[in-house]
Amino acid sequence: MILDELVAATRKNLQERQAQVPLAVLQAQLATLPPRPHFTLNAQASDQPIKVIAEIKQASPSKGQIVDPATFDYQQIARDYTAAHVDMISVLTEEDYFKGSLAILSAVAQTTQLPILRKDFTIDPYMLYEAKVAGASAILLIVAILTDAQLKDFLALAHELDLAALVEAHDADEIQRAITAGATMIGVNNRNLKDFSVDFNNTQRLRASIPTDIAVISESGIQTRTDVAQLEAAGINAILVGETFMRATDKPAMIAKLRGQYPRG
Ligand SMILES: O=P(O)(O)OC[C@@H](O)[C@@H](O)c1c[nH]c2ccccc12
Repeated sequence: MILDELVAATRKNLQERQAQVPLAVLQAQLATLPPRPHFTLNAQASDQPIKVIAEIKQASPSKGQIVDPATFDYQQIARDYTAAHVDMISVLTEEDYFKGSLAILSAVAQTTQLPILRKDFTIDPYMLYEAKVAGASAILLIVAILTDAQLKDFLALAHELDLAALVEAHDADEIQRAITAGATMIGVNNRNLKDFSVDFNNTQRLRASIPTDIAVISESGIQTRTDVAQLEAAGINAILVGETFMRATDKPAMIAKLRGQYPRG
C-alpha cells in the first residue's frame, strides 16, 4: 500500500534529520521565533464563500510531476495565494514522493504572513517542533498512520506549541477515532489512497457523522465551481486544493472562480 511506503520513506528521512539536529537544538529555538499567525476555523460559521486552504506541491505519488521543477517558484506562488486572500497555505514537506522540504516552508514563511500548514506524514513529535521552527501555524495528523495514543499525544503537543492540527480521516471509523482523540478540525480526504480514486459523495456522507462543533475540511480532487458548490451545500467549512491551483497560470482568478466570484477583468 502506498501509505506504508510513504511512512517508511518519512521514517528514513526523519532519522537523518534527527541525527543532524538534536531535538534539544530545535527546542532551544522556540524562545526566539518571530511571531506567526494563529490558525483557527469556526465550525459554526457557514462561511460563504467557503474558506480556502491553497497547497504548494510540485509532485505527488498519484500525479507524478505536476509542475516543471525549473518553473516551480514557490515564493511567487505564495505571493499569488496571499494576493487572493486564501485562509491558509499548505506546503508539502515530504521529500521523496512530493519533492517538498522544510526549506520550502521556511522560504514561504519569509514571503507571507498567512498561516502555513505543514503537509507531511507526521509520525513523531520531533516533526511538530520542526514545523514550528520552520514557521508553520498548523500540522497534519493522518489517523490511518497513528495509534490512538499517538493521536492524543500529538494533539496535546500541538496545543502546547500553538499549532493547529488538521486531523485527516477517510472513513467513519477513522472519524470516530479523530473525535475521541479530541480533534477540532477534521479533514476528509476525497482521494482513496488505495486506488487514488476521488469521491465527493464520501465527504458528504461522512459529514453527518461529525459533530457541528468540529470544523470539516474537504481535501483532494476539487477542480470546479460545481464541486465547491456541492461541498458548500453539504455544510463543509473549508476546502484544501492543490493540483487545480498548481496548474492554473492565473491562480487568483482560479481561486475566485472556485469561490463563485467572477474573475476580475
Ligand atoms: O492536489 P489535490 O487533489 O487538490 O489534493 C490536495 C491535498 O488534499 C492532497 O495533497 C493531500 C491530502 N491528504 C494528504 C496527505 C499527505 C499528502 C498530501 C495530501
